[in-house]
Amino acid sequence: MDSWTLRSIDFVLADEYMQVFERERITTIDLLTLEPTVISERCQIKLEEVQNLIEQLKKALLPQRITPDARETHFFTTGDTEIDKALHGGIALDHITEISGESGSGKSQFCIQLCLTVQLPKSVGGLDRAAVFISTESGLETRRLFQLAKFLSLQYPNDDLSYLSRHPGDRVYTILCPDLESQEHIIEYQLPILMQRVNIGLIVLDSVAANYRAELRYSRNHPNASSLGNIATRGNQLAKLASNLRELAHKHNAAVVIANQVSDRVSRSYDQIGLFSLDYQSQWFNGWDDTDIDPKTPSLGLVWTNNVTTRLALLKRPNSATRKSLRKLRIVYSPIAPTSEIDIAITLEGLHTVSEDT
Ligand SMILES: Nc1ncnc2c1ncn2[C@@H]1O[C@H](COP(=O)(O)OP(=O)(O)OP(=O)(O)O)[C@@H](O)[C@H]1O
Repeated sequence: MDSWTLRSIDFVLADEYMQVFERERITTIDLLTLEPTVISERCQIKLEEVQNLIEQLKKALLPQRITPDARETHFFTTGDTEIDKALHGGIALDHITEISGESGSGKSQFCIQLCLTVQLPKSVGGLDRAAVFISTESGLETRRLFQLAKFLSLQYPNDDLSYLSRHPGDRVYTILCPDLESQEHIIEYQLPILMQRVNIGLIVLDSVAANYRAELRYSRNHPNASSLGNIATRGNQLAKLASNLRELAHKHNAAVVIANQVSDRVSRSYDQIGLFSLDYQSQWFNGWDDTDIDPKTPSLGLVWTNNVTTRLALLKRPNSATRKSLRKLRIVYSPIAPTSEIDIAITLEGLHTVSEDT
């Protein structure tokens, strides 16, 4: 019996079985692939016991599947009832929620607002927990944090939220990651320690694409080797980043909200690219389709898309030259909320819904 495999999955095998399996050279793979009757005969162990053991081993080896279930998911408010309703309750805990949108669409504004709403008391939909704001470009806009806190506390006149308007930053931990190396180190080693010590309900990463874009550039000298190698390296790094964040979110029942930049989407005729091409199919998970006037595509591609639980898109409204604050918030995909679109605005008071005819 290869005890190394068992140790690595934390499976304790009784000594009497271990000795027999070692003597008969039965490995973990044998247990999983041979007929139980063969093992029973060879080791002189009752068939029932062998079957029982195989079942336990399979259970220990199979990855635990975490399927989001709306009934078991907990949320905290975004600060706007209509947005909460569209999201089936607000920002989901134990999920990775991505907010994609072009520059100036309001991703950071949304993230700052969530750093405050997570601190609200449970009676008004908050979690009464802290937030960590990891930025890869400019740091957290503290002036805006104070401004939004003031308006947020006025929204709940029956609750005494004066502490929030006076000290909104006390429970927001800010970390700046200017390059990929520091980002990986912080998320893998420092963030888990912080989360053990402080009751963090929200991890914000603003924005995810910046460091990957800067780090893995296309090389003119070796275009093919470099670009293929880069794609593979980036895929691995993104999967690792998402896995680390997912693990933290699950362990601490916290929400992860990630801002993602977008690039222009080149529209091509579907007669040429075909209905089964990624270009065509990606309309359903990117957030922009060809009916949009200025279609975009979120950065970091399919590997990243597969790691995001809920994708939201913030769209600047093309006809809003007079009202620059107007946006559309699109729920692109989510396991718990249907696809939808709501009219919102970003004003001095923050991000909130507006009526359609505004
Ligand atoms: N104090 C404020 N009052 C009203 N609107 C504001 C205020 N501060 C920011 N905004 C709005 O938010 C927009 C900027 O949003 P934000 O910085 O979140 O964009 P972003 O999507 O994060 O962009 P980038 O990708 O460049 O970081 C501004 O264009 C403005 O419309």
